[in-house]
Amino acid sequence: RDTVVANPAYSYYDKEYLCAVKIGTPPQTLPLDFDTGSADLWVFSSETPSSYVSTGKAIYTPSKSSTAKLVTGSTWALTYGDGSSSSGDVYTDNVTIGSLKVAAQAVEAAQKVSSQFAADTALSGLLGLAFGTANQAKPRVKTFFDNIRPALPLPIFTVNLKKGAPGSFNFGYIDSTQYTGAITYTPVTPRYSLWEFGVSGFSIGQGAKNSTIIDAVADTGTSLLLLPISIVKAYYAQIAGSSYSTNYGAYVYPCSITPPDFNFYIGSAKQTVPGRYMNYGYISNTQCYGGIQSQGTLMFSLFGDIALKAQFVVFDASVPRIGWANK
Ligand SMILES: CNCc1nccn1C
Repeated sequence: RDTVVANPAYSYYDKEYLCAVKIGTPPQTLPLDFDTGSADLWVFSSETPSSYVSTGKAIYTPSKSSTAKLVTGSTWALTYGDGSSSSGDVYTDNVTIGSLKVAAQAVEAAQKVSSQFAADTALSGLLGLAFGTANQAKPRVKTFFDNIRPALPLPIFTVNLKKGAPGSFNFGYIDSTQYTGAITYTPVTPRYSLWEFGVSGFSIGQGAKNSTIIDAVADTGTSLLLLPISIVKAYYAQIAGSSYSTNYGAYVYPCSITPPDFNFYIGSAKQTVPGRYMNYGYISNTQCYGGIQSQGTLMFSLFGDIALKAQFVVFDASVPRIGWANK
């Protein structure tokens, strides 16, 4: 069991959360975006064209690791929901998170990255925590969690992200000091190999509960809370002066206003995302980018960091199930 600090990158608005991961011998430390919405551990590397590697970015150089082994013939290619992408070849090497070490973990080295990743000066790659069946390497490889799971006291990890401050990913145990009240569990349906669960309803601010089922995915690698357009419109209808900006393709609101809380229900348990968490950044002196946006044509809602940072979440592979607690 162990814990690892999750540092918010672009901390004003918590675009992503990065954790230090040690790869190779001697260890090369890279800040990776722990992503429950994907299942590949991929890194900027000595094989990534330097024009795509921002100054000072930590990369993985397999030739400097005495335990690195190329997996001959294996390749990988990823395209994420926002259109970003990366691809490359595969090594195995020692990977350590905190005190948890996997020898011969598959490390997917990037030979190509899209502009979004090249422009991200904070991260050196991703560590996927979705189910292994979502891995995109050919032949498929196991996630870090798949590999470490047998060594853990419990087949779980917990996520305690925070607004503008370091939080933590814990592996194998529940730290009861990280939440208040009860943890309410609900089953996960891994039909897309994702942490997909049902929300039994929602309410806005002090409003009444609307018992409409929301089909949701818990995704630490997505910054926002993406919901059905009908719910998004009902939410911004509560904020005077808010509007849909065609310029940004997003709902914006007057920064002078604190938006209403967004509450979602797990069974009958009310989980709250405080309105003060909804500011995803200033787009002018007066207008702010809303943390709640439309899921568009996605077949499920995405409970990204805007929602996750308000909660303590247990990702339990034993059933599988997911547990939520306020904090
Ligand atoms: C798939 N979950 C995270 C994500 N969405 C867009 C990009 N990334 C890394």
